Amino acid sequence: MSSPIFVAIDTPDLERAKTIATRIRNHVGGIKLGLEFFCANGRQGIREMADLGLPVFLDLKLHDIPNTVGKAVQALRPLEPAILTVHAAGGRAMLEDAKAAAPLGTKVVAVTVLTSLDRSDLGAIGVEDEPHDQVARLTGLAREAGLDGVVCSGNEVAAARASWPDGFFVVPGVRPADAQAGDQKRVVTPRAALDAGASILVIGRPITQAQDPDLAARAIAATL
Ligand SMILES: O=C(O)c1cc(=O)[nH]c(=O)n1[C@@H]1O[C@H](COP(=O)(O)O)[C@@H](O)[C@H]1O
Repeated sequence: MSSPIFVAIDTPDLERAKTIATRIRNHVGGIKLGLEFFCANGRQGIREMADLGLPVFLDLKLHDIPNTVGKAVQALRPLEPAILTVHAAGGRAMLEDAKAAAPLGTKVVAVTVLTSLDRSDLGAIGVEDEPHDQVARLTGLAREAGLDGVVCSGNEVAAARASWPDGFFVVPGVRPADAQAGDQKRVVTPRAALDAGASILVIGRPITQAQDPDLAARAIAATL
């Protein structure tokens, strides 16, 4: 089985991104390219990264009115990413239009509650629930809208998986026991996330900022 680790290559520098991807390629299941990379390098940059041969998770977290998101996904179609993200908070019609516009082979997954938010952050935007309850609500919405799965933290993935056994669960905010959390607030170890039901783990800085990214990826893979 291929590795569940997708490395978040968050850099605007295409050459650096290629160097990291090339070094880690034998010990990870894929690469995740997000807003930082895409805003700097666009679709051509994604194509060049895809040419390295690893599955590409395109994490643009689209969140707008249904027509705009549907058209944006249509514009991304030629890239045929393995995975594409939208925000569940965009609502059911937006989720449906995103899925309808995506290539058949692309898993469209909805971000529920960002792993950088805790209960007090949710309160500040008018959500009085615990992250756990909000994740459960948005997971149900994503499922009803016909998406392939959701993004949530390792704290919520067991409940989300129990409610949607054949869903696809992406878990970021993953940290080996000795690593810095940084701006992440709902953090678990790679092993715990996988045991709780994650389909894939998104891991960025613990690998990309390591002196030897390949060694860091192998060390994490050894714990799984
Ligand atoms: O959709 C994501 O991938 C995502 C959702 C979320 O709730 N939290 C989150 O951290 N991410 C992404 O996962 C990666 C985490 O990176 P590190 O914190 O460096 O491991 C970043 O690229 C984030 O954009």
